[in-house]
Formats: sequence, structure tokens, C-alpha cells
Amino acid sequence: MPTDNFPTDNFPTDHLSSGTAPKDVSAAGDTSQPRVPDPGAGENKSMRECRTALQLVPHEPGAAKPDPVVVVNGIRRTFGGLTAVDVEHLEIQRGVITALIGPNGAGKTTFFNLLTGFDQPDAGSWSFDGTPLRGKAAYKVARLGMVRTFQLTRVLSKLTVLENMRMGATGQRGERLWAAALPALWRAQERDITDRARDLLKRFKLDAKEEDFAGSLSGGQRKLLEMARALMVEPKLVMLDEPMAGVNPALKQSLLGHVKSLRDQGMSVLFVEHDMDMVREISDWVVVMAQGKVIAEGPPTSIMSDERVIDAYLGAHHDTDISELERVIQVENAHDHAEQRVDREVPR
Ligand SMILES: Nc1ncnc2c1ncn2[C@@H]1O[C@H](COP(=O)(O)OP(=O)(O)OP(=O)(O)O)[C@@H](O)[C@H]1O
Repeated sequence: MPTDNFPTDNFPTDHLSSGTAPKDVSAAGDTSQPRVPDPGAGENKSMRECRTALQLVPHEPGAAKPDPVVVVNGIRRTFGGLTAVDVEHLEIQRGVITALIGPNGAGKTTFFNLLTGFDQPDAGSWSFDGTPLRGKAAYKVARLGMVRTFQLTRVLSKLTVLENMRMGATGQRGERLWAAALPALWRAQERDITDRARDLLKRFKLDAKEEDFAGSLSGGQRKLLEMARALMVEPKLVMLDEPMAGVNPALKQSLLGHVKSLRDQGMSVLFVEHDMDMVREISDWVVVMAQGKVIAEGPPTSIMSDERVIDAYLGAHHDTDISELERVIQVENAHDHAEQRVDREVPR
């Protein structure tokens, strides 16, 4: 893990007083060395610096970040007459946990789908670690180190837990033709994949279930499995779509710990969540979307009391306080959970 490549000195400060974000941020593309996760290392100085540097960032939509891992420009997606996503400019800081929140239908999942190649925009461009991603297929995006999980987990029910993990290694060396043509190399690769899968299963306390069918896991365990599987490709950015939805309180703490540990290992995390406890507890930065646009950005405490945010959740009820905002979000959340329970009843 490099500790000396954090470009705080190069952080453009000329926009700080004006509160406007530079539209063409070359720092976005310029990127530092790829960071290789160092499991078990704990938080180091560079990670603390990533978070500390956020204190200089203005609390404005589109604000430039000191060391962005993702930079989005003018991304738009319409469905018929509906504009689901219309993000002018957004930067996601490297090495921190960023929450993406917003009322139902704000465009969060569509935005995730666009960034990760699961959907194509009508307009716009975005880069990951300096690589332009527009037009790249989802599997190529994952190979570059940007992986995601889904709101409704996509574990393969009829495969075992271990097989699901091995599937997560898609795109690694063993799948390439030249490697497959050399059996010894291929076997070594297979062994590596299995070893890594088992290590991760142990970390996520799913090792006792490696031979069980994924379909037999609880909703929360599936979330854990999906997160563990995403780590098979040793990502730099992990994107989690509602990691807490459908998770019981006992597993919730464990999931929170896992998300924090991703950051401690040097990964960047971007997650969509309605659970405000989670947002408050683990996020370093919060981005708020409403009606497809980014309407606010900032640290959790300032976001929770931001009138634009309260308005977005509550419409015209200007005088509603933060506890009311949280209540509304919890009601939405409960609604989502109910939908997910119904969904889980449907055989996969
Ligand atoms: N494939 C699609 N076809 C038509 N409309 C869509 C499609 N996908 C999303 N939408 C619409 O785009 C808007 C944004 O949806 P999206 O699921 O991205 O919101 P969200 O913020 O993730 O909501 P939630 O918090 O409820 O998951 C919604 O109005 C939704 O109905």
C-alpha cells in the first residue's frame, strides 16, 4: 500500500471559496498507482489522509475531490419520457466510504447500473482510476477492479457456496485460453482461486457452509456471500446496492464491520442505502440524489440536516426536522424489506 502518493498537495483549491466544482478535472484521470489491498493491515496513515482530505471539500454537488477514483461527467439516462439519471459532475474519493442516498426512484440503482456497464447512458462519460468506461462491458469493468453487488442478491442458488465464490473469479488468469492450454498453470490457477475463496469464506464466517447450496442461505448470508464473491477479483472499488436490505439485526453489525474493513484494506466503497443508521455509522461522505440529479454532498452529519435533502425526502414539508426525515426513510426501508421478503418467496 503506497503511503506517499496521496496528492493532497495537488488538490485544486481554487474552487473552494466559490463552491463550484471544476468541470474538467484532470486530476481525475491522473491517477496514482493501483492500490493493492493488504488484508489485515488495518487502517494506515494514507487511509486516514484520504478521509482527512475530505474536510477540505466544499459541501456542494459536484465538488472536486483530492484523489477521485471515479469521475462522472454529464451522464444521462432516460426511459421514454422519464429522466432517471442526469448527473452533471460527480467525483468519488478514493480510499473512503461514500454513501449514495435518495428517495425511492431517485435514480441510484440506474446510476450504479450505468457506472458498472449493466446499462448504457444516452449521454455522458465517466472514468474509473483514469480509464474511460463508456461502452465497456460489465465484465471488463469488473476486471478493471470496479465490482458491485445487487439490491436483490444474484447468488446462484443451485451452486454451492464455494462454487459461487469460484464463479466470482471470472476474468482471472485461469479463464484465458493460453492458460487453459497449459494444464499445470491452469491447475495452479485453480488452486489459487479455491484458496482465495476459502480465505474469504472464513473471513465472512461462511466457511462452514462451503458445500451448502447458496439457495439454502438466509437473506443476510446471501448478502455476505455476494460481498465475499465480489472480493474474488481483488477490487479497488466495491459498490454495494442496499447491503442492509433484508438483513436481520444480528448480521447487520457483522456486515457493517465487513464494509469498514474493506476501507481499512485500502479499497474504496460506494454504497446505496436507505438505512440511515448505517449511513451515519460508516460513511465518510454522503451523496444525495433526487429525480436523477445529485442535489447535495457532504459528511453525514451535515447532510442529515441539509434542507435540500429533507425537502427531497419530504416534498413540501419544510418545517420537518431530522428525526422526521429518518422516520420517512425508515418507512421506505420497511416497504423495501417487505418487497424483498415477497421476492425471496419466489423460487430462483
Ligand atoms: N428499465 C426501466 N424502465 C423504465 N423505467 C425505469 C427502468 N429502470 C428504472 N426506471 C425508472 O427510473 C427511475 C429511477 O429508478 P431507480 O431504480 O434507479 O431508483 P432508485 O433511486 O434506485 O430507487 P429505490 O431506492 O427505490 O431502489 C424510477 O422512476 C424508475 O421507475
